This record gives sequence, C-alpha cells and structure tokens, in this order.
Amino acid sequence: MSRREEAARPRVTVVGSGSWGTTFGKILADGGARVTMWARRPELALEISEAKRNSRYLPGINLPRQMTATASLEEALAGAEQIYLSVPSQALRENLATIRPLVAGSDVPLVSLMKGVERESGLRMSQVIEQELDCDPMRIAVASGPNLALEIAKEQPTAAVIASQSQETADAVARRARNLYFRSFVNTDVIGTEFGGVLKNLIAVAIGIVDGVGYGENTKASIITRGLVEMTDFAVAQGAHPETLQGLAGLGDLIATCQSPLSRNNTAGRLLGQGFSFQDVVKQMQQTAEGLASVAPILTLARESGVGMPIVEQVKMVLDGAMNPKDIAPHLTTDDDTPQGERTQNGSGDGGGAFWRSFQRALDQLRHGGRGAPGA
Ligand SMILES: NC(=O)c1ccc[n+]([C@@H]2O[C@H](COP(=O)([O-])OP(=O)(O)OC[C@H]3O[C@@H](n4cnc5c(N)ncnc54)[C@H](O)[C@@H]3O)[C@@H](O)[C@H]2O)c1
Ligand SMILES: O=P(O)(O)OC[C@H](O)CO
Repeated sequence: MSRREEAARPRVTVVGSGSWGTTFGKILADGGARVTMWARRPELALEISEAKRNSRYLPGINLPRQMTATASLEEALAGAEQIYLSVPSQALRENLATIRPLVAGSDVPLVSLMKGVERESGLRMSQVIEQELDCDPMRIAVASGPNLALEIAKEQPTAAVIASQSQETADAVARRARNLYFRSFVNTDVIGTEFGGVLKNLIAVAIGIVDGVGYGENTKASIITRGLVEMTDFAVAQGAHPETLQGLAGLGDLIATCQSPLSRNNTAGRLLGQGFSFQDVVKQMQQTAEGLASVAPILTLARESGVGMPIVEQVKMVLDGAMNPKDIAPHLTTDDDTPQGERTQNGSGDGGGAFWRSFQRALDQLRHGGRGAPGA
C-alpha cells in the first residue's frame, strides 16, 4: 500500500490498551482504519508500536501493522475521527477529566466499550461520558455483545451490537467496527445494550460460584434462565426495550460469559465458590472483573425501582461473606410460600409479545441486509 493510500485511511483512537481495548483496536485496524492506542504505561505503548504485541493482555497475538500506540493522550487523540473508550469503569471519570480539554469543540463519535456502572453514582458509562464531557448524547455510542477478547483476537467469527440514540452515529461506528471476522449490528436502545453487558457479569459471577461449589448443569441452566428474567425486569424498569435483552447484548453475552473459563467474572465467582474471600479474589484477579463493583449499585437501583433480583442479592451476600456459596442455588427465585409464575416479575404477561417482537426484528434485520428496520 502506498503512503498516500495509508494516509487516506480513516484515523481512530482507542483509549485503554488492556485486553479489550487492544482487541478492539485490532478489529478496527483489520477493518481498514489507522488505529492509535493510548496506553497508560509507556513500555506497553512501545511494545504495541514496535513489536506489534501486547504480551501481558493478549499473549501470542500479532497485532496489525497499522496499529500504533502512545502514552500521550494528546498525541493519541489528535485527528481522531472516532474515539473508543476502554478503561475499567471505575477509572473512566478520572480519565475523562484529562480527555475533556483535548476534545473541546470536537463533535466526533465517542464509543464506550465498557461493561460496568460507576460504583458511587450507579451511572452507565455513556451517562458518565455525557456528564463529564458535557456532550450531546447523539454523539455517544456503546458496543456490547458476546465478545470475549482473546477469541476475537484469534479472529474467531463474532457479532456485536452498536447502540446510539442517533441511528447515524450507530451506523457510522458499525461501519468502522467490522471486518471479515467481526460483524456489528446496530440499535438505538442504549439503556438495554449497556445494561445487558453490565448485568450478565453479575449472573456470570453467580455461575462461577456454583461451578466452584461443584454443582452441575441443571443448577447453572436454572440460574442462567432465571438470571435473564432478572436482567430483563431490571433493564425494562430503567427504560430498556425487552427485545434488546433477548439479543446479542443480553442473552448472547450471558451465554458466552457464563460458559467461558476466559471470563474474568466467571473466574472470580469460581474462586468465591471454592471458598476464597472477596479480598483474596480481588488480590488474585490480574484483570478487570467489572461485576464485583457493579453488584451494589445495581441492587440500589433495583430497590429504587421495585425490581426483585434474588440471584444478584445472593451474589452480594456471598461477596459480603454473609452466605455460604453452597446455599446460593435453592433460593433461585423466592423463598416465600406462594408459588411464583415463571414469567417476568413485571407481570405484564407480555413474554410472548416480547418473543414475537424479537422474532419480527430478526426478520426485519434480514430484510434490511443485517441492519435494524428504519426507526427500530
Ligand atoms: N476483556 C474482554 O473480553 C472484554 C470484552 C468486552 C468488554 N470488556 C470491557 O472492557 C472494559 C476494559 O476491560 P479489559 O478487558 O480491557 O480490562 P483489562 O483488565 O484487560 O485492562 C484494563 C486496562 O486499563 C488500564 N487501567 C487500569 N486502571 C486504569 C486507570 N485508572 N486509568 C487508565 N487506565 C487504567 C490497565 O492498565 C489496562 O491496560 C471493561 O469494562 C470490560 O468489562 C472486556
Ligand atoms: O471476561 P469478562 O467476564 O469481563 O467478560 C468479557 C466480555 O464481557 C464477554 O462478552
């Protein structure tokens, strides 16, 4: 490729060079973009730029030639047409404070790749971005789905969803974030897409716990299925569309995270189930397990909106050392004497309707060449 062609490639920036930031950088580069990564540690920036490796977070993966990295945020952000954010959720606000003066006056899309809520405020990452950068929410997008970094870095075929209140922003980001092994769908349900990613982490911790205890597939399938009900009830109460929770960002991610030993949330749960204390688990985890910090703020939001989350409540009790991990399973839904209906607690009786609408939406997507129907 000539220098001229190289320079004509769209330029994008990824802030955060952990496993997901680096993998997403590879997705974008393999999709044709010139990618600049921002890494906190200069030695990691050097390794990405010179050796085209990130040996700590993505061992054995060769990164594309058109990916470079710097430890200077100013350098990383200069000239970016899209900015992707992938630091641990609890560190986003402090990083945005540094980013703010560097993007003042810019209107480029800002894309959250994160799957946590802020511990103190319970805010989703797109809300923190909007607040801290004081920017138009139509510029903000979020990416979510069954996206275990190492599998994608090995170029195993995967789908994701890009959500933005603005269809135009979602489309622009999805066009950039795709290649031969990665496919981005779009929707406009930011709340559902973000909460799908946050909530499946909590259910994955529960699955890890029962795995660690030694329970088998019936227990896990029961928790996954009832977990999806909790996720849907919670997200809908916050304003999400129920269909989103049946899609890639909900059910899709729930399956991937609950099944995979690569999942950090699942791993953290397994250690808890094996009898390690919360403090020991935090010490042992080398990477970000967002679920651990999201449990308390999610339960606060659930209580405020009158949604019951018995599985997540039990995860909190195990984290607090107030419940023996072995006791997590028998109380799958409720422990009162009245048999409970299987449908969502919202009592809308709309389970069939939600299923039908997701089926209809899948058909619409096929008709529109993989995109959501206009206004979907
Ligand atoms: N790894 C995955 O498979 C995956 C997939 C989808 C989404 N996510 C989400 O992506 C986000 C990032 O996760 P990850 O997997 O890349 O985590 P990671 O633990 O692999 O990497 C985190 C990165 O953030 C850096 N970091 C830590 N504290 C920081 C701070 N205060 N300021 C700036 N940088 C800091 C670390 O040095 C590291 O480079 C999380 O919200 C996670 O849920 C991860
Ligand atoms: O490793 P986890 O548990 O953070 O999960 C990674 C991704 O969110 C899976 O989609």
